[in-house]
Amino acid sequence: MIEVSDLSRSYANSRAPVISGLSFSVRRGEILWVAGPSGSGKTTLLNVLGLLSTANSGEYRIDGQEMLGAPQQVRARSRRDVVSTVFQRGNLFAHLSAVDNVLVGMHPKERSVAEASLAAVGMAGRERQPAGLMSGGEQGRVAIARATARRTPVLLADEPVSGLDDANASAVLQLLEQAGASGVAVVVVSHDPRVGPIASATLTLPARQAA
Ligand SMILES: Nc1ncnc2c1ncn2[C@@H]1O[C@H](COP(=O)(O)OP(=O)(O)OP(=O)(O)O)[C@@H](O)[C@H]1O
Repeated sequence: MIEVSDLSRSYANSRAPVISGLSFSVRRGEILWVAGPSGSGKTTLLNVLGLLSTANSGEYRIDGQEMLGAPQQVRARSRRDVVSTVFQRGNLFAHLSAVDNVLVGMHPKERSVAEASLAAVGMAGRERQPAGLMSGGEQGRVAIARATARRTPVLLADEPVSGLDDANASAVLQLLEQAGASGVAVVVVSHDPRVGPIASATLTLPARQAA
């Protein structure tokens, strides 16, 4: 589903690339754990995979289609239909209800889809509660419901268990595992070793050399 070949990304203010010569692939049903120390480029890679930024060189194909040089409208369509991201710390709107958070970026008519997605993460009955009044683990579940509601074939997660206790982390990891089992290609970026047991493969980014 995802094929990355010789990918490099540098920022304008630094000569040394943040990620350099990366190659890997993730099939449907697989969970790739991207590990590495702080500053090694995990979020940078996730932003490229999520089509939020691009790379300087290399190839990135989703389902056979090259993305790096693709026209803006192709990237925008894939961002909407193909790739979903669970952002670090959930990125929920605190004042919006759980269901309205899930509906961000969806058609309001899809409310029943959003509710089903919340039920699937164990949040049935909590749809109307503002996200800001939920625990970290509950917010993590709503974030996963939001990312999985559109049923995209690629799911990316940025530090989904950071700051969660073991019980909540294991609930969130189980949901990611279920997404994988349903045939989604999952990439989890995390420095947290608790991700290890659900991963089908691990990519460890090297510590960055001083620029
Ligand atoms: N927009 C940017 N402009 C310039 N440099 C950036 C930008 N974003 C990240 N960097 C630099 O790229 C390097 C990698 O950052 P990145 O956030 O990808 O690492 P990370 O592995 O996700 O780190 P952490 O685990 O601490 O979140 C860092 O040195 C950072 O300062």
